[in-house]
Amino acid sequence: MTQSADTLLQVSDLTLHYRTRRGTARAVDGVSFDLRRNEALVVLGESGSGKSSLAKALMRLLPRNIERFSGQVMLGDMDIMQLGDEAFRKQVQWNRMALVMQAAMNALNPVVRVGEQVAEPLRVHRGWSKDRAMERVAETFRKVGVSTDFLQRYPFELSGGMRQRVVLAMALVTEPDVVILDEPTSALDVLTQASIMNVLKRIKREEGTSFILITHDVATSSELADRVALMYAGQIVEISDARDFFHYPAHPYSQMLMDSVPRLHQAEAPGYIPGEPPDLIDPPTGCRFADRCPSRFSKCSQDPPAFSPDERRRVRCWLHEDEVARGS
Ligand SMILES: Nc1ncnc2c1ncn2[C@@H]1O[C@H](COP(=O)(O)OP(=O)(O)OP(=O)(O)O)[C@@H](O)[C@H]1O
Repeated sequence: MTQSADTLLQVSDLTLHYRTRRGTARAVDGVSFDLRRNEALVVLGESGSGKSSLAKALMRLLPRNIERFSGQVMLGDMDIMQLGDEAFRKQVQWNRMALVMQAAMNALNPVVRVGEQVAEPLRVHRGWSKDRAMERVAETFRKVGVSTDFLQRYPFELSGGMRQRVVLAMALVTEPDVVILDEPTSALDVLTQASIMNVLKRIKREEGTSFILITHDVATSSELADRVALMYAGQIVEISDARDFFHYPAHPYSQMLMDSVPRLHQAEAPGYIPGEPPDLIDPPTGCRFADRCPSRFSKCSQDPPAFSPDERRRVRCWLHEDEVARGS
């Protein structure tokens, strides 16, 4: 993939394998993508496909049982994989890249006022005075739609939706280039989900922030996505412009996933994908989706590279090899 002027993040062959009692779990296995300025990239995938591990690898929030952690991650012109831990913490984590972890709103400290908690990255990582930090926090609260009256409240005094806005404020308060959101709305009711998605859309529009939104929910993803990367068994199997992905998915797995989404006014029952995703410990050689794929043929026993049928797509499927050869 070539780097264009508006590329903010370029990830190449990122790999994160865990050591487990049963063997090596290949949670992130050679993942490559780029993220442009002011873009929302949705990383879609079913449970266990490696989405959270990808977020943790990007943020270097790693557990102890790492077997392999490798690849290249260019943030602007800096390869952040080459930074030592201390330099990474100072220069990248929370400053240039921030993460809203899964279920973060339930992990707020119950005995510290929310304003103080949101100020923490500024106080700890930047050494800002309390007054200066609180001024920025108030400004960030306004951006995410939380009244500044709430600065002095404790988490238990806020609704779920407000707590989620607070954790969003915590990620945004340092004005990072990239915000990674891991299932930011899955614990919320649909109306609250919609209001959080509206906040994200506005911040993207007004602040120019780039987002990586991780979700298993196709409906949520279609709200914000400029592009979609679909993960399956630790790999990205398709990455496409959102409109193409939702209307003309290219990978057989993407097609089956889109067919499985229930639609209003649809006469026939939604499709389903038979079988189970493979075990990430010792996954099958060749295409990892082959066992469940109605279009599989002899070549699928070999690992497919990512083909680019056009400049807006990359598809890890042998069916697209000929399109590339024909230049279509
Ligand atoms: N610390 C760990 N040690 C060993 N295996 C792990 C560890 N963390 C995750 N895994 C395994 O890695 C695989 C990918 O997990 P991950 O949480 O990244 O997937 P996910 O797509 O985010 O799923 P979910 O949506 O359920 O969180 C799973 O098989 C999981 O069991």
